[in-house]
Amino acid sequence: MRLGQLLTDLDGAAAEQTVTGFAIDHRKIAPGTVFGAFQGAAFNGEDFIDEAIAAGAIAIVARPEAKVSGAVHIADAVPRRLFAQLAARYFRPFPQHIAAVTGTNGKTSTAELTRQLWRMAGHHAASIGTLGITTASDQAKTGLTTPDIVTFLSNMAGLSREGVTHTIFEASSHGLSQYRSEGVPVSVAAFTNLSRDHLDYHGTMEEYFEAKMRLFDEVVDENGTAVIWADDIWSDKVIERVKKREIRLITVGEKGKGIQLLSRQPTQLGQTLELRIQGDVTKVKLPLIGAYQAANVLVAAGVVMASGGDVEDVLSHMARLQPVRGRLERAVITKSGAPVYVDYAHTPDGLKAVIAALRPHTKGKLITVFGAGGDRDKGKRPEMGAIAVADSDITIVTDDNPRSEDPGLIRADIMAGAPGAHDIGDRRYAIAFAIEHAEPDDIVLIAGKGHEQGQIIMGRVLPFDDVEVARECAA
Ligand SMILES: CC(=O)N[C@H]1[C@@H](OP(=O)(O)OP(=O)(O)OC[C@H]2O[C@@H](n3ccc(=O)[nH]c3=O)[C@H](O)[C@@H]2O)O[C@H](CO)[C@@H](O)[C@@H]1O[C@H](C)C(=O)N[C@@H](C)C(=O)N[C@H](CCC(=O)O)C(=O)O
Ligand SMILES: Nc1ncnc2c1ncn2[C@@H]1O[C@H](COP(=O)(O)OP(=O)(O)OP(=O)(O)O)[C@@H](O)[C@H]1O
Ligand SMILES: N[C@H](CCC[C@H](N)C(=O)O)C(=O)O
Ligand SMILES: [Mg+2]
Repeated sequence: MRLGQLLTDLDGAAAEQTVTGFAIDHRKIAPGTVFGAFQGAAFNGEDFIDEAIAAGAIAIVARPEAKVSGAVHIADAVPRRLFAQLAARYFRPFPQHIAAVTGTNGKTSTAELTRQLWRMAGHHAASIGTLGITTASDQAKTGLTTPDIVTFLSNMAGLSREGVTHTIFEASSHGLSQYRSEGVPVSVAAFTNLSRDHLDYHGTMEEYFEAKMRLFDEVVDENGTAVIWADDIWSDKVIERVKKREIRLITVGEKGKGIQLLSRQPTQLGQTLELRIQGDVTKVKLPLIGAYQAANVLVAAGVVMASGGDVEDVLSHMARLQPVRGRLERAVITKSGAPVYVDYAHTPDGLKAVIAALRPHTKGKLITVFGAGGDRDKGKRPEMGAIAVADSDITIVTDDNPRSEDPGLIRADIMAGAPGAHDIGDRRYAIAFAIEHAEPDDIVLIAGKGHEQGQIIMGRVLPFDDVEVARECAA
């Protein structure tokens, strides 16, 4: 592709240059690259423009006030957005059906469940999110929930070349506010819920909400569909926004009009859902426990229906869904007979929801092990502590990715809201303690890390897998 094909108002020799790629990191530039120089949280990308040009960048997408000499300056007040639009023209084609899911909790689960439902319907499907880039045969890590724009677009195009026709991605609030997932045609946008998280980055709940709303205001296509979980306290506000944009709307949940949840009956290994869809009432036996897993399944079903899925098929496929890695995953049963669950709950709302999901299955005591990440929202710590001690019988506060912070101080922030909890920093000892104290009718919950494979301490990642450690401690 010539630069003149990307920028139609360009002429002369500059227009004839061949574009060989796009980069947002100056260390990834080869001759012919278009470089996006953005102001970030840690660096100002504009500081690397000269080095980028020296390395062969032929055009720089940056603010009008940035200094560019020796390459074409593609100026825009919102350079991340323009960069995404240009890069999308370079990387396409993309899968025909692209959906996005946002919300504080449930994005990964909903994305995975959607991928499974599409696959059961015979489609070549993929998901992009916290677990990485997942297809039926492969999983590749990206390190972020919403990868950077170049990784995002190049992988979308790569999936399309592999024959993937249906893709769902997780739109995190960071990703949305940094235009990390733009440029692809998004035909379905879904919302799960909103509760406290990432206030270190967004400041207030209102700003956090606004960041998420970009998905519905700008990212989803004009003739696309919004699938909204109707029972969250923020749902009505989201629905209002969707109506203003006049895109198609499917609501799901007890208040849902597209898929209405009439009742939910827990069974030993799952739950029976009674649903009303298009006027018909049906029962579905779901092989997953907990109200929130049912919620995520219904949002996933809404996404599949919005992308043309057959209702009867969706309903029958629901009964064959597999659990999502690290989400209410049963790791082991202790020698005394107590099941040990690993879950990725890392927000106050998530912790409350996972304990509520396990409570109906607990005849004895519920023992909760959890912590909170360093260099992330501090306000959630005492809130999580308070929920854990109020809703479980034994609480153990431990470390979860302290990053650059003093782990003892993070635990002290949690303990301030958790009187009576045990404070055991070493996560392995904390898990061992919980398993040792579990009696036959008890349940152990290890929350916060889910699928994660490491403990991040001062820039180093020490191997750590909650499921594996639980199995070792129970052996
Ligand atoms: C706060 C945040 O979101 N940071 C992400 C963001 O950084 P940024 O745009 O602020 O970039 P920066 O590091 O300040 O650098 C500015 C620019 O200079 C460039 N640069 C920088 C250094 C250099 O030597 N050369 C160079 O060209 C950078 O590529 C960047 O374009 O963009 C970077 C590149 O895409 C990400 O690596 C980085 O993720 C950091 C590591 C991170 O921890 N992010 C977390 C908080 C995150 O994004 N989480 C969300 C939400 C998770 C959830 O679902 O709850 C996620 O989507 O994963
Ligand atoms: N619909 C829901 N409502 C409340 N809590 C939920 C819901 N779905 C999941 N959770 C809780 O949140 C945890 C994380 O779920 P999941 O990974 O699906 O969310 P996520 O939005 O992708 O999270 P992240 O923002 O870290 O990517 C689960 O392990 C569970 O404890
Ligand atoms: N165990 C994790 C969960 C974090 C979830 C992640 N999505 C984020 O907040 O960035 C931690 O706090 O490190
Ligand atoms: Mg996720």
